Amino acid sequence: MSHPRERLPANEIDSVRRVVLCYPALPRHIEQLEATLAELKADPNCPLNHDVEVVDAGQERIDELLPTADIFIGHAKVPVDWDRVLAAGRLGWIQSSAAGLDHCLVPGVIANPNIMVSSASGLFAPQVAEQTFALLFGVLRRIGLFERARPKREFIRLPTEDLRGKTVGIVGLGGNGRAIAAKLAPWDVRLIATDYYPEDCPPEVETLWPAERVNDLFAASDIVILTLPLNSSTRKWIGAEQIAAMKPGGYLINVARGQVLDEEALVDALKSGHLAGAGVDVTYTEPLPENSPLWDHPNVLITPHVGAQSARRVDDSNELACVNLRRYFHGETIINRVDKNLGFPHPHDSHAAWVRSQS
Ligand SMILES: NC(=O)C1=CN([C@@H]2O[C@H](COP(=O)(O)OP(=O)(O)OC[C@H]3O[C@@H](n4cnc5c(N)ncnc54)[C@H](O)[C@@H]3O)[C@@H](O)[C@H]2O)C=CC1
Ligand SMILES: O=C(O)C(=O)COP(=O)(O)O
Repeated sequence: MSHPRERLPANEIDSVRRVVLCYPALPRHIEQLEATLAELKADPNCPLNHDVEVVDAGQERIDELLPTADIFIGHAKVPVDWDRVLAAGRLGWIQSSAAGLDHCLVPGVIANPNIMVSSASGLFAPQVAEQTFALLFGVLRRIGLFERARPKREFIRLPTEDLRGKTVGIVGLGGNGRAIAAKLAPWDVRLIATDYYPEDCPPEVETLWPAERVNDLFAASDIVILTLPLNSSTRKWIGAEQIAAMKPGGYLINVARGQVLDEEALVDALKSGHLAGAGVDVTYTEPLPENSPLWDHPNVLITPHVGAQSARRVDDSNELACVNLRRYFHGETIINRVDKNLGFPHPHDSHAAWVRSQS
């Protein structure tokens, strides 16, 4: 895929003085970033020949430090005054430590041709796949119901659902969707999927449709797993129409973003019994409000947006940042560079494609 700025102009390199990061970095992560920048400065083949400082803002100092950043690495979980950041005129690159870019792809960032954005797409696919399995098996085998009976010491026996033989539809066959499909395949399921780029169908997936065939996917699926990005076209994109198209007794798992789903439609379908259960790692509002009916449904499992969490999370994010810093200063295409209007990378630029190219 061609990008408007494949090579970084020399004057732009001259102006890069400060990297600001905001994930829970340990001293060794800062040292790794500093060592990468020092190595680039010492490399005669790299046009960087001055010091670049690394400043850890945590979440607490984002507001103060982001306007001073030339490069921002992280996932801002506090509201950012983007007008102030843009007015400062320094920021040239956001390396998100999240796959989802809803935290930074505000209209001003999208419209600004001087700001490049790259994501952590696919970087957390192994753990997101495991989280999906936890939710999926949890709702099929009624773990929530049995857990609710525990305080009363109740011994409930009832038939639970099998995964085998089911048709599983995956909405969004990117890094996470593909990892989930690969791990689901041996469980004797039929896999179908939709994607914005439906060209490259992996062998374990029977059919990969373009994104607009989402209703066909719901109609053909016993279980639907949401792994698509949140952007202006996908906000509340999945709702009553799609859920109604499912066979009665279906299941929905959301490990993407709560706001891709019309949560009221989900609640209605659970209340009416049209859906037999749901597993959500993400909700429309986070934390999920105390009065949400989702809390009380006997076959809804809720986890608090922990899909990406794993012991390796920060190491992996930092490693990607270092690889991309090398590519940035050498003028090479950045891994997971996104089309800002879409909010996700082209498959050719994806982390998964880079991993494949390394093996
Ligand atoms: N629960 C959690 O903790 C996590 C949630 N996420 C969410 O999951 C999303 C996907 O993550 P990755 O797979 O790593 O990103 P990715 O960028 O590798 O994959 C997204 C895929 O969705 C496709 N897509 C875009 N619009 C679509 C549409 N309307 N219908 C169907 N497919 C569409 C894209 O072509 C791409 O293949 C992220 O955007 C993020 O919001 C990601 C990581 C952790
Ligand atoms: O990578 C993503 O999109 C995630 O949702 C991960 O979120 P987190 O940075 O763990 O809050």
